Amino acid sequence: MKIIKFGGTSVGSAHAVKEVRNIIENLESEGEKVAVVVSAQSGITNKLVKIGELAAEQDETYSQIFNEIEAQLMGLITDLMPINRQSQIIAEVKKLLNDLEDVVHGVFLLRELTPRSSDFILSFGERFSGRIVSAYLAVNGIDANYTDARELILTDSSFGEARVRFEETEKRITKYFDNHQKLNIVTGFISSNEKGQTTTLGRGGSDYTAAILGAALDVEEIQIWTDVDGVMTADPKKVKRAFSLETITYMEAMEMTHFGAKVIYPRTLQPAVNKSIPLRIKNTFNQEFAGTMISDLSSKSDYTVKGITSVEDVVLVNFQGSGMVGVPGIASRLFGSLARAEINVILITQASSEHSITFAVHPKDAELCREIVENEFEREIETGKIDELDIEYNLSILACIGEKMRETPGISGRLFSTLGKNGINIKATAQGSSELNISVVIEKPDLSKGLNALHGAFFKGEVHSLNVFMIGAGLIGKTLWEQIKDQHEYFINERRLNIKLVGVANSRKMLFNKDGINIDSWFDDLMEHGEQSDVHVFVQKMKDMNLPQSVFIDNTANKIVAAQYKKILNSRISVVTPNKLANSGPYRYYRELKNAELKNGVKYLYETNVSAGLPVIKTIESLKLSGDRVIKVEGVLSGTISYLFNEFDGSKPFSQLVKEAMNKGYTEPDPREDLNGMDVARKLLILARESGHELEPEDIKLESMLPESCFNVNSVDDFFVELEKFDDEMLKRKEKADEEGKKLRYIARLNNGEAEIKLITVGPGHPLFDMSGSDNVVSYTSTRYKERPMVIKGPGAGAEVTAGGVFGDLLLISSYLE
Ligand SMILES: NC(=O)c1ccc[n+]([C@@H]2O[C@H](COP(=O)([O-])OP(=O)(O)OC[C@H]3O[C@@H](n4cnc5c(N)ncnc54)[C@H](O)[C@@H]3O)[C@@H](O)[C@H]2O)c1
Ligand SMILES: N[C@@H](CCO)C(=O)O
Ligand code: NA
Repeated sequence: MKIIKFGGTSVGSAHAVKEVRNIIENLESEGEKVAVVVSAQSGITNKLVKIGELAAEQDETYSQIFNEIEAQLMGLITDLMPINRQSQIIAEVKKLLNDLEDVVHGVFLLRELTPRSSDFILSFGERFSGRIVSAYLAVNGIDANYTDARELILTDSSFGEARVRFEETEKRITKYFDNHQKLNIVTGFISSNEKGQTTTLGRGGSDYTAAILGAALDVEEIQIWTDVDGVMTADPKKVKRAFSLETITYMEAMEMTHFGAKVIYPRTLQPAVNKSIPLRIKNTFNQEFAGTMISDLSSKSDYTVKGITSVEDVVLVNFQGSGMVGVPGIASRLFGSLARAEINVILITQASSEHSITFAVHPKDAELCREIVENEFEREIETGKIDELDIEYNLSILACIGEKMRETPGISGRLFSTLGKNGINIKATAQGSSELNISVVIEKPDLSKGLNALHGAFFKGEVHSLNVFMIGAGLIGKTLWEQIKDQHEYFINERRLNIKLVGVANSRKMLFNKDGINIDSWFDDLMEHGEQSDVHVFVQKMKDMNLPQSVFIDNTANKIVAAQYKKILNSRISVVTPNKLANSGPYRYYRELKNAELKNGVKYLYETNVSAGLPVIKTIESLKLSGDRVIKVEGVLSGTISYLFNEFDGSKPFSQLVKEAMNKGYTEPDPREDLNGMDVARKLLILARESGHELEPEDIKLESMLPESCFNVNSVDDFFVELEKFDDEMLKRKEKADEEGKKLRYIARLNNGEAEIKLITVGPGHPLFDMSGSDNVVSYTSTRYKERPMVIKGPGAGAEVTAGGVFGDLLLISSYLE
């Protein structure tokens, strides 16, 4: 036999009641014997509560609510039953309504609502429901027997939340079911005391009824039919990726419900737990869903952490003082006084130094708590042995729940590192010795971020998101998203990673969407729907959105954007950038960014600052880490200038090649930055700093390839006018080099901390002689690579190789955050 219990929404509409019938019919057709427990129609119990309260205040508006109940029930009956079959059930319900009206009228006259009359008033909800469901089943060929649970469940007289007298109750139930072999439709929630007066079972009472019946009849399963897909890994309103669990143990279910998952009430499980009867949570409105099975078995293949739950509002109370160390009885006095004041303590921790006890309570109890404790320890506070209470507000609790955590090492490590990498500060932690629950107290604004980050960390099979913010939507920005788009499906399927664009800006517009901007149409969406762009607003918005696994990409060549990195890193958001300006300004800012990276546990990656995607920065990093030291750096660091000399054969003027380089996407947004040597100077400065030299921009000795006149102009167009005047001179230089069998190279060199950039000629056999396209060459001489340097060579500019490098940095961050 199975007990099937239907909640308020499952009997709340004609559509729902029809589903109930299908469910019963399906089970019976499979040969199952069932008994049904019903709750009151959704909304009815609240209205009954209201009626009682109003009547007790002699407020006549109670009759309006009475009429609403009548209308709701009559509406349900007419929707449900054929006209010619309605009269009997309408008569039954009207009779109940009359009885209800009599009691309420009594309350009105007496101006008093006793717990006993309150229970009696509430009992009508389940009685209406049981009558209507039985009548509907009867007209649809299911011969059902309406059972008033007051005949079965016997309690004491604690009205409102009566205690069950189990022995007598069980006898009653077994006897009743022996004598009533038909399908029994039992009213949930209600019971009676030894005088036959109506009592109720408290919150979650109908589940309790089901569990009591199940235990007495020793059924094989109890099904709780509700309107959600069972027990989920987290609250789906807070964690989009939450999903339904197939199985969960009783202990886990109790712990989860304790922390706010409202599918079931822990107390109600007890009779089922005692007899090891499995419970299954099913969805009336999604019958395909197999349900969450709650039992004492946890399957081998199951998750270690079953759920991530939270308590949204708590305050943390810190009770401390030098006078408590080694003094017994302090904790007992503290918690004793709180218990007497009925203050519920949600979490407690005490460090082994015994210098302080920290505990969490509900914010509504904070002030009372202060009063009680300061009163209890008045003497100790006066003499300075105990400090005044320190209460911290606006906090939340995050908890990971799972029985298997006990046997699995590293769970708390992952919990703490996940929160740490997402910049979430932990105020207090508590782990029950059962190791069923690890709880941490964090600041409330971080709650959603923390829930999502932990969910991603513990449910690995689930797709997790990398939330990308990007300023700069030009050549590199667009190419990057073309590349991400091409790999998107692969990442989702193979790496369970969803790279989302959650904020984007160019110099005109900016657009945000925490669920992700469409990656096919993001640029058009930005231009069509974006608001006016503002770098400072953008940075603040990123901070306010406070998303887990966030990365900021700067694809501009802009100084103001570069100046924001420190603030961004301090907001615990990682930064990826091809923009060189932050690392090539004052040394102090470069250092500050490195410090901010370390301090905040985030990443600051800029491989594409030098030689686009070529691994020149990574290489210095790994040489240093392994104990090597870079002594000398030499190379060609400008893709643009490299292209100019590689392509310059005299057939086209030099200035025309500069335009070609621009069109090929090799130059800076302003090509003068390449030709005046500044771009190379910045790169050399960055390589010098990475190798350990504290150089400033003015320490770079820069020999320009072109005369000053080219740069004393106001626009790129004027620059080209001046540049053309220099075409002949460039040709002459080239021909002279040709005569000597040599090639022109604009080289950058760092030697013994001295940095210089100049135009030279090199002959065959020189490492910089053989080059083509936008090639860069970087050679490192180090204590280990002393005889022959390590050389890195390849395309050092261009949209694909640069965007690819940015993408690579982004993925490094993603695996770091995992
Ligand atoms: N092209 C390459 O081969 C290469 C190689 C390595 C590094 N880089 C670097 O990549 C970066 C981007 O280069 P690009 O070729 O894509 O440039 P681009 O001119 O095509 O794009 C720049 C983008 O930045 C935006 N922008 C500029 N100032 C802004 C501001 N204040 N606020 C918001 N948006 C702003 C522009 O609107 C544009 O969308 C530069 O820093 C460049 O040095 C480029
Ligand atoms: N404009 C740069 C792009 C790479 O930073 C170059 O030509 O090398
Ligand atoms: Na690089």
